[in-house]
Amino acid sequence: MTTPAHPDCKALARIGAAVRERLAAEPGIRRFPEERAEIYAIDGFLAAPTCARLMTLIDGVACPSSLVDGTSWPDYRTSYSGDIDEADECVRILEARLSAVTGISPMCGEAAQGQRYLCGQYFNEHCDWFDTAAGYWRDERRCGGQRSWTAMVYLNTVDEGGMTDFTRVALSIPPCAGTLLLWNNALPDGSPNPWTMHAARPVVRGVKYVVTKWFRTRAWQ
Ligand SMILES: O=C(O)CCC(=O)C(=O)O
Ligand SMILES: [Fe+2]
Repeated sequence: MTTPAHPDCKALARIGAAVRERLAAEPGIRRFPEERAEIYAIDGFLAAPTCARLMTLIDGVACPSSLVDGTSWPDYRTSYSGDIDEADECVRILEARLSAVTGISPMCGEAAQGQRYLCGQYFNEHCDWFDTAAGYWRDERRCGGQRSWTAMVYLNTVDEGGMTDFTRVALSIPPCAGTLLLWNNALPDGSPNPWTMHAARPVVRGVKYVVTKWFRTRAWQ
């Protein structure tokens, strides 16, 4: 039996098509003018009090961020992050709204991860999909499989710096309080989309808070 080149790619193609169709009908959504990657934003997705509450939750759990492959490569991702309390009312509202917008079952979402960047902190260029040739894939495959869409909300506006740069397509997005950024990590055929490589640029002035939800192909457990 041969192993497929991209595990989960058929399911990811289906998910991509379903979410694409749903977003096309979403009022107030904008797609960035880039054919090679499906990247969208909704401004004012979260109101100021919800953002404030989420930032407080992040301050309560933030520890030095790790990398998905478990390596400690200390200069690669210098922010602080942590999973925020899923029982909190604001987190529940966030998760329900993300699933309503994308149509992806809340069961497929990983725990919402809060992230805080102080002045000078950043996250170097990376992709959000899993390397299915890496050792960690064995576990990730069992607990939901490949990541499909990423949803990230900026909780505050940064005085200077802290942009999310899609490095291969020269798209630079400044953090703006309450804005949801949403992108498909896969191409329409379900294989990883290299044009979604991205980085969080260093904060130059101020602090940056985001909350991220990565959706999996199947239920996350
Ligand atoms: O903070 C950002 O702008 C991007 C964060 C990110 O890419 C991640 O956490 O995977
Ligand atoms: Fe990322």
